[in-house]
Amino acid sequence: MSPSALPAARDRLRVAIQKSGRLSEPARALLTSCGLSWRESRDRLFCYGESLPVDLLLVRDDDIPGLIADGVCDLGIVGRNVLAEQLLQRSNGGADKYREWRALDFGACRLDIAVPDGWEWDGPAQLRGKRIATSYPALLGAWLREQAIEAEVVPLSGSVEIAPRLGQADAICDLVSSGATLAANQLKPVLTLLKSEAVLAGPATPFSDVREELAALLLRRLDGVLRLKDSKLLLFQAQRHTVPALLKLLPDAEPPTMLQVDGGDTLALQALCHGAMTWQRLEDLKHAGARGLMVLPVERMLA
Ligand SMILES: Nc1ncnc2c1ncn2[C@@H]1O[C@H](COP(=O)(O)OP(=O)(O)OP(=O)(O)O)[C@@H](O)[C@H]1O
Ligand SMILES: O=P(O)(O)OC[C@H]1O[C@H](OP(=O)(O)OP(=O)(O)O)[C@H](O)[C@@H]1O
Ligand SMILES: [Mg+2]
Repeated sequence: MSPSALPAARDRLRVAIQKSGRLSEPARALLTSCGLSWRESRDRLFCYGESLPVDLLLVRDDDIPGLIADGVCDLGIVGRNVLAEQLLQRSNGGADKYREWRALDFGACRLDIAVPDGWEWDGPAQLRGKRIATSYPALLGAWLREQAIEAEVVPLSGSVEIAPRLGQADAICDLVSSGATLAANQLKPVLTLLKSEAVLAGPATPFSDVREELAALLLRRLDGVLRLKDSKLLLFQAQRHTVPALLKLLPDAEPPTMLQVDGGDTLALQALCHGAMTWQRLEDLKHAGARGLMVLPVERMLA
């Protein structure tokens, strides 16, 4: 590689997120909960990082993998569906330039094959010789090859679900979340090619400057935030002999801290629980001997 082809060293990290769409608000909120703030510039394309040297680039989601591949930005928040499709489109035998760094637990959807309601589905072989409309031609093409099914891929950039009704295709391969769009078009999902959610994408190789430390800091904070999602601190007291049964009711809890109360048989327990702490669970714990149950929100955690 000639020196001029090396990505320029930078002392700030650039993170691309969707400008407007399904992922833009949750992506911003997630980065904010990692302690990032920017000089506000909602309508423009660039937000200057104030609390840390981490800037935001607001773009179309489809552009994010390419911006990372070209070194224009360092990290990006994008659907796994977009990342995987473009990884396949870009792969030409060489090493991938970017990869998924973290799954972010929002923007869940599936890339499904769907067929007309009237079809009696009896397996993938039924797609042989059929026309399948999709905005994910690389993912669909790779799956068809894997299955050794010859079918025609009809690439469309949107409104894929209407293609069978218009006679453009026999089946489709598109994103599904509630399934309402499929139902409205008399289609039914029969296969899932990819389970998707928003992901943090970053380069496949480490940065060679201060961005490496900035990215590591961001990842540590992100992991702390993701780990605490839905987590609560549970406080209660219990008699020592009831503790094993109580812990069985808390399979999602970290090993609890236990303190003896008044030198007697009563223990005060505190446990970080990662699942939802519903009223039903509290009632079950009470029934098993827990007293003075309290559920507290956890804002930050640094392991
Ligand atoms: N029901 C859904 N349909 C489509 N995408 C969904 C759904 N639920 C979650 N997503 C995720 O949200 C991402 C962004 O969806 P959106 O519809 O905002 O994209 P877009 O129209 O391509 O936006 P842009 O204008 O940035 O190109 C998808 O790539 C996918 O990962
Ligand atoms: O299973 P559902 O909850 O119905 O969601 C699935 C639909 O949502 C997306 O379209 P979107 O609404 O983003 O429209 P567009 O892709 O045509 O912009 C996707 O392309 C599907 O059409
Ligand atoms: Mg898009």
